[in-house]
Amino acid sequence: MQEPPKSPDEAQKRALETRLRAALSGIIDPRTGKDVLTGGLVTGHAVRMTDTGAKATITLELPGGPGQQNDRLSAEIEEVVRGIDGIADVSIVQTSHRAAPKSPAPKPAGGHSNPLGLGGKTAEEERPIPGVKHVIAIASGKGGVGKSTLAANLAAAFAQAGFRTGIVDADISGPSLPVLFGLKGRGEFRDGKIQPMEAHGVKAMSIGLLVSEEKAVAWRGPMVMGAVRQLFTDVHWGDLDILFVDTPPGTGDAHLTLLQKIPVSGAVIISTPQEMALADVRRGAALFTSMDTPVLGIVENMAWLTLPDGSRQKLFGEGGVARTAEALGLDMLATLPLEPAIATASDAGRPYVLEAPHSDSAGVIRDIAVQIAAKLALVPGGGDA
Ligand SMILES: Nc1ncnc2c1ncn2[C@@H]1O[C@H](COP(=O)(O)OP(=O)(O)OP(=O)(O)O)[C@@H](O)[C@H]1O
Repeated sequence: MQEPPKSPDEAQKRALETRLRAALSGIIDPRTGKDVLTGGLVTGHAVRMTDTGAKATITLELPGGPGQQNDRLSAEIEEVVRGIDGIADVSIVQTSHRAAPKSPAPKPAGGHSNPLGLGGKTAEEERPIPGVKHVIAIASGKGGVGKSTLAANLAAAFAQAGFRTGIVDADISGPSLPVLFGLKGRGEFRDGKIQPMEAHGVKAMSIGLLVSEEKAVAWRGPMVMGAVRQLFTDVHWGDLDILFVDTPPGTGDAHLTLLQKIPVSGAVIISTPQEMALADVRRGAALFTSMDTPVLGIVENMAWLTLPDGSRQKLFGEGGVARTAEALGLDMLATLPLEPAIATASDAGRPYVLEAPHSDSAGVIRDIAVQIAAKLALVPGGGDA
């Protein structure tokens, strides 16, 4: 059962969320005859109370990407939400890259707020992660562009530099931290809390260590949101300077939960230079901006492959990430090459910054870490600059 609201703002927010859901469930996708909530086109929805009024953010996953029918539906959703009494502003964020769930979601065993079946408190009961100074989301619009690799390497670089560091793998549909960090076994539960594992001086927890992939893949909406929240609130993180979050690709429920329930200090977006990936960078940046989360910068990955003769082959085009960063007014933090040794180190459970600390790429990753620490005014050893 839901707890009583703690303030008039909270009560108004809940009332608006109920109105928002009701409005969305009245919008029918003519292709399926289902409403946009039941049909899964709306992958996330949230209401935030701001100084200028209530703001609704809706994430949509429209089949087949841009097209007349999708544009019409998106415009209709925006218009309907804009018309809700009490909503002052609306942001619509579209994505088209999330894989469809393989089977219908099972009924949650312990209620949506506790899909991991833990005894911990709910997020609303207290500050979500006491002791953690900064949560940094590593995000990408498109899958397979190196988000998890960057998150793991940045975490290792921060720990190596003397920061108390953690990493959460919140990619419900394809957790990769267990492999990247060489984590074995399952999460250990003590007093209703999960103990994080530790590797390379980093506290680590992955949804992949708590539930089977088949189970997690079948989850939708509220189950995903509950599980993501629990990775923060029900894990015994202790005192940390920085906690990296490897987010799922795209812009869906997991991102909205993260941004709504957890105090995220900033996001780093990673992309390859491909046009397709860049379109998703713009959507990702739009989502973070709409939720008032600063984007600390963009990292370009797999920019070139060094050939045996020393020349550089630009596999996915050139300059696109820098142009996108400039157009969005965001900092370009670094460019990394496609380097087979990075993949080999990852597969062996060793972040490349530790495996080949003197390589150019390790230097580039450490430099990204320095830039992030500077932006957060963090200094090693628990102090602030
Ligand atoms: N700079 C790089 N050079 C070589 N291989 C890389 C590089 N960056 C990432 N890879 C490899 O590319 C693959 C995808 O990387 P990764 O899993 O980090 O991407 P992702 O964006 O997190 O993907 P997902 O969407 O599945 O979460 C992995 O096999 C990884 O080892």
